[in-house]
Amino acid sequence: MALFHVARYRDPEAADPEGAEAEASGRARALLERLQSRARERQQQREPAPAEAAAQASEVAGRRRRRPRRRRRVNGGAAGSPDTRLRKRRRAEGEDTDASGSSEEALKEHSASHEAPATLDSGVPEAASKAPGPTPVLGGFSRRKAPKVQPFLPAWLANPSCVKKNVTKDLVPIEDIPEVHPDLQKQLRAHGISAYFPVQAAVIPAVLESSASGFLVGRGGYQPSDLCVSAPTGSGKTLAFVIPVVQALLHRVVCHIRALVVLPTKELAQQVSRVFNVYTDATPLRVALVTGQKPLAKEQESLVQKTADGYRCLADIVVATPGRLVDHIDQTQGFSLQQLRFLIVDEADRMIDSMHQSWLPRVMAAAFPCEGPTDPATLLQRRRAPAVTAASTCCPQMPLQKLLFSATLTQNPEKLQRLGLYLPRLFSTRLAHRALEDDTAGGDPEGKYAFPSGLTHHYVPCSLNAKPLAIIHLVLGMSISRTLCFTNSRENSHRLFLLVQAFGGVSVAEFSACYGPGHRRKILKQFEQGKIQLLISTDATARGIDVPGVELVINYDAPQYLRTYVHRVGRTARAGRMGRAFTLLLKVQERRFLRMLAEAGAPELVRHEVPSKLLQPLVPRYEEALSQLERVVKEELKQKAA
Ligand SMILES: Nc1ncnc2c1ncn2[C@@H]1O[C@H](COP(=O)(O)OP(=O)(O)OP(=O)(O)O)[C@@H](O)[C@H]1O
Repeated sequence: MALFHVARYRDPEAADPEGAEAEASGRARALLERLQSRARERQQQREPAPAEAAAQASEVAGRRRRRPRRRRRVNGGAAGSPDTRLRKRRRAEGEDTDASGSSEEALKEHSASHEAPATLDSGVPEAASKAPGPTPVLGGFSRRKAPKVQPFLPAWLANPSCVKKNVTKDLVPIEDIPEVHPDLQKQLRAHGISAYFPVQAAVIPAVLESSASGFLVGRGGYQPSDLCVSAPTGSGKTLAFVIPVVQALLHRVVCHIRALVVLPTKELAQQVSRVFNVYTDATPLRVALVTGQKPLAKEQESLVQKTADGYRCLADIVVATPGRLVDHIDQTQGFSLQQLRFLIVDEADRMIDSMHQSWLPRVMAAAFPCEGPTDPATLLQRRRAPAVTAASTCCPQMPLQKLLFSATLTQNPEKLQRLGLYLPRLFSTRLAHRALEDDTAGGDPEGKYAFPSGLTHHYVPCSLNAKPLAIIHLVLGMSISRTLCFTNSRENSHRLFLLVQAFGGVSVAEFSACYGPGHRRKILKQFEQGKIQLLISTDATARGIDVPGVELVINYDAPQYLRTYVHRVGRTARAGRMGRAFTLLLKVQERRFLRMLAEAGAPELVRHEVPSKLLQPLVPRYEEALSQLERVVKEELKQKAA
């Protein structure tokens, strides 16, 4: 062992170790006392603590002071052992040499960085002996703002194509996009549209460009980029895909399913298929709705027809909900997606969340059934985005392009990855890279999601008991023709509906998944026609539903997530109109909810007090309604039990 002895520490006191040690430990003690008294002075100067706090601080300091001793014993063995003596000597030397310079600096560092003096008390001797630079001290975390972790986004997400978001100012006249077919332009004008909204002006040419060199073949024989579009609610995303898809398919010769639109709810699918019907009306193109609203056999009749030599396709465009779509892939003879050119995923973030239904792998498997080597005699290749080689470009490609749309498109690359996007391109109303820069600079970044500019946000602080009365007061007071009110559960919707109905004075209906599709369709129609003044709904109507006359949205139950808030309030202030959103907040919810919206960069919410003296006159009628509600609920429970 002696051979490998390395003298790491010089021992100048080797001649008289005992005397030197005593001297050094004396110096250390003196230094410790000096530093502690300085720290105490500083603490007193900064904040004269009350007696109780001082007692607590000294207790904590005592505990901390005791800790190193314990550690020493654990690590160092007996106090008088040679090891212990050596350690003491080393410490004494370090303190001695640092006493005049670096320990002072370390102390300054501490006070400059506002660290807790109690920590200083206990940590100084060791800290002072070590470094001339800033000393790491535990504690005081609450005072320092933790730096925000910024996600590292892939280039396509970090640098989106910017889309303007003001649908009243940034309009683009129809004639400014000559790529759109004259017949479609005529149809647009016939439906009162004289200019494109910004998202349409950006996305329509991009989709048309990818289908310009022949509607089946990607430019240069390559697969076109998949497109992701993130734009506020009511900004016209539906027409942004309807117009280019209809135009791309206009000159098809044989009927095959070439466009598939997948949406989360039946109502939404119905709404989108209506828009397709408008723009395919004067064309040979056919649209099929596949949502389960009709029996499977009826839907099959609209999709395929049996012929002498197989099956004939009857639809060019299929608008579907994922569950029913998979049913047809599994059960409908002749239902083929092999000619699919466009896969449109509306409300894409919600559809990504529903990927557990594995609808996308089923669609992709149906669209690309044979993945083996392609037959050179085949006219069109049908392969999943192969590596581009000279050979692969010889044969024209029949690509499948994915188009994703949402007002709250996720920025999470992992989630988007699940969609298997090919060279994706993002169109967004918010500049991701700028927002990140602003964020780090501590400025006012653009929000996580964009809201319609005509929307004002309010909140009503109220108690749990006063919530129904507050709703009645708001609805009666504002006398608005169409108000949409959201709750967090079917039961809440139902009870609130019964209560408001029993109170009277307003035509009210409820909308939830409890009812069949026929009843829900009827309710929505009556609401559109203005026959229903207040529609109480679960989140079943929160996404995508477009009822132009909705002026007011009330969140009876505050939404838990920002995304839910964005979609709920987005049922008003659509297409450049004005609208108001009110959220009833209990005291316990207020802070968290307001912080959630502020962190997301949402516009500031206006506080709207409902003084109890305004509610007082409603109380007698309200109490009557409550007892009526009680009777009805009991009756319903009895019926359920029977
Ligand atoms: N260029 C336009 N000019 C006038 N109105 C338009 C135009 N484009 C769309 N609209 C109307 O704007 C309304 C909202 O459009 P759409 O439903 O497509 O919005 P969205 O962006 O899909 O909203 P959400 O995110 O809530 O689904 C519709 O009533 C539609 O008819």
